[in-house]
Amino acid sequence: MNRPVYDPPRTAESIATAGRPPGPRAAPAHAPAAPPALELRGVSKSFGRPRGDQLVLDDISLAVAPGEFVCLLGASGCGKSTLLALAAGIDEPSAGEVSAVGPRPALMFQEHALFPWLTAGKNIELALRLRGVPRRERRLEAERLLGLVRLSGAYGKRVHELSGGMRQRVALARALAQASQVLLMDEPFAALDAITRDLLHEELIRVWQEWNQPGTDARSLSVLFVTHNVREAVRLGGRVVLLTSRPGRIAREWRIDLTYPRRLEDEAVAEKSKEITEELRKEISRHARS
Ligand SMILES: Nc1ncnc2c1ncn2[C@@H]1O[C@H](COP(=O)(O)OP(=O)(O)OP(=O)(O)O)[C@@H](O)[C@H]1O
Repeated sequence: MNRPVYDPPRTAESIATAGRPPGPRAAPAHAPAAPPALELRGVSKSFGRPRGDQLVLDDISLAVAPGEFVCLLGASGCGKSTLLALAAGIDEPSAGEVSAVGPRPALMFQEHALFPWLTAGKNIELALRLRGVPRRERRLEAERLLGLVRLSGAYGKRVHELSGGMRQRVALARALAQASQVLLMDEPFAALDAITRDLLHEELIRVWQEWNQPGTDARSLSVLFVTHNVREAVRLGGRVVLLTSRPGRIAREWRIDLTYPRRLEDEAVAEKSKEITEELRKEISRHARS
């Protein structure tokens, strides 16, 4: 099996082509590689009582470099959400270790999970409060984050007044309010219509690039994005990691050396997607035969 090893980008140039913006955090060629922002080492997870005999994830080793954008791809039920839950520290692995730099990773789901009785702004302020941001700074910071996701003016709007796409923007702003260095995203745009999803892909890449911008004080932001949509993975990721089905193991990974912004209909995106789809199909049919 093609076991992945941690292969961090080594130079500013290779970082740029690996799908992350170059910047002051890009290590010079002679410097040692930065430790991963998120790392899973030999992680396995079983469910089932009393013996835990349903092996869902088997010996996963995956490292996400600071500022890297990694997409995790696999058939339905292969353990993608389970892997995110372990990365988030919501659940414990049955074997192996998980580590992440900085505060606990932020999570964003398909469902926005905003509190409907609070306004957009107050939802974000709640995350700021939990982070210990003083009351007098919260409003300004919530408005700054709403501006970042292009929702200036939505501070006082309640959740039911927002469209699906706007809700996911607020959810993104709230995730960013946690100031985590790792953002875990579980099919965050799967419930949106194609045009809104396309727009939010653009916005997410813009926000991630701005966050990792050279010259800003902010710490790097790494993203681990779960999807079963190959094109979405190729459009967004600097690296795409494919999981096998039952149990989930890392089957293969690809570096996506395409510059941003990318479009779903780009020929290069289509080509890479075709190659990855073939591998995904093989995985699905292998699983169907077993
Ligand atoms: N808490 C749990 N208890 C028992 N089984 C679980 C639990 N969580 C997940 N599973 C099982 O683990 C397997 C993987 O589920 P998971 O949701 O991680 O897959 P997935 O790849 O994210 O699927 P999808 O793409 O459909 O969302 C499934 O068989 C599921 O039933």
